[in-house]
Amino acid sequence: DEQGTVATAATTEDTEWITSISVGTPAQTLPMDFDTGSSDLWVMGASTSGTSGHTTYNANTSTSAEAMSGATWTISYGDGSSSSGDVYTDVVTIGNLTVSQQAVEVATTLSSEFTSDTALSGLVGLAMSSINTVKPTAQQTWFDNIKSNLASPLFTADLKHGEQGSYNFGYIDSSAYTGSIYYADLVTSSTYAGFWSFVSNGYSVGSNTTTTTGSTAVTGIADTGTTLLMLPDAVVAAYYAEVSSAVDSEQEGGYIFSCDATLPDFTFNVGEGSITVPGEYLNFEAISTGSSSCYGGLQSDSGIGISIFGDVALKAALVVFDSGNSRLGWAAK
Ligand SMILES: O[C@H]1CN[C@@H](c2nc(-c3ccc(C(F)(F)F)cc3)no2)C1
Repeated sequence: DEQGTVATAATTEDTEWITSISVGTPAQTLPMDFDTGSSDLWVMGASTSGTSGHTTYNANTSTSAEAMSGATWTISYGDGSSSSGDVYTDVVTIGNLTVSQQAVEVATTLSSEFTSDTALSGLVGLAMSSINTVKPTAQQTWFDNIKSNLASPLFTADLKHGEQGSYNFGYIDSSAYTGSIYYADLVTSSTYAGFWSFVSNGYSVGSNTTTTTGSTAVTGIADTGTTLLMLPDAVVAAYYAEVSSAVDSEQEGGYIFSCDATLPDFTFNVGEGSITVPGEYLNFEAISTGSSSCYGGLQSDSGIGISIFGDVALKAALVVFDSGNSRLGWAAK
């Protein structure tokens, strides 16, 4: 039974936690964005246009690379970015854990968001293999391939506010959290199948008593690749009702408020317990450099179709992605 830890470095504005992986023989080290909201492991190819300034993967110099003939992939993300290309299998090591024949999707087309983000070479998808985009045959995620070698078929994400976080595979680090881990079963209905999805049946703003959402319970996904916390309008309006300077700005595309506002904490229920996101995490950033108006870390999910517990919420907890028991665990830290 193996287990592994990989350190992940946070960008300055908590928008991405980049983690290096090794691909090929000899190893090619690539800085990657771990995304629990998608299921494709893809890398920028050495001969792909728009990759200047990026570290890229060259299948031709890897003695263990094998082309997967006829296989192609194409993916788009919540922010409208996209990539597509062809597929190889190669050795992929994350931490000290190696999958010998991992589907490595090589991008031959990249949208501008990716060509301009020179911090990363691709994504490691950690959602369910059922939503992998490779055709004609969907491929397994790295986690699904390594799972049987792990002491426990789970991984944890420990993202932090403005500092390095970590992903652990195969075990839960008992020193990484306080109190209990609260679990919620994965939601398997069609909209949510394929994601790390759960139901939260209540929330509270600041020290207010909990609003049990009852029939309007929030069903959302734990998505390390989404920066903000995206929840239903009613919840978001209730939160910003407690922030006197807050307005829902058409121009900025969401709630903004005075940067010197003291923001209330936001607490959401998980199973028998709850997680509190400190108010400080809910001030995302100034709407532009030097502005005294700041953009909220909590925004409406209208237009997305599902609620998303992104990094703003995830960094308030140790999150357990428990494949073996089809559940998601959240613990304070
Ligand atoms: O689709 C949902 C699945 N998880 C969310 C996600 N989004 C990205 C992403 C990363 C980097 C970039 C870029 F580098 F800026 F282009 C863009 C999007 N990674 O996970 C959204």
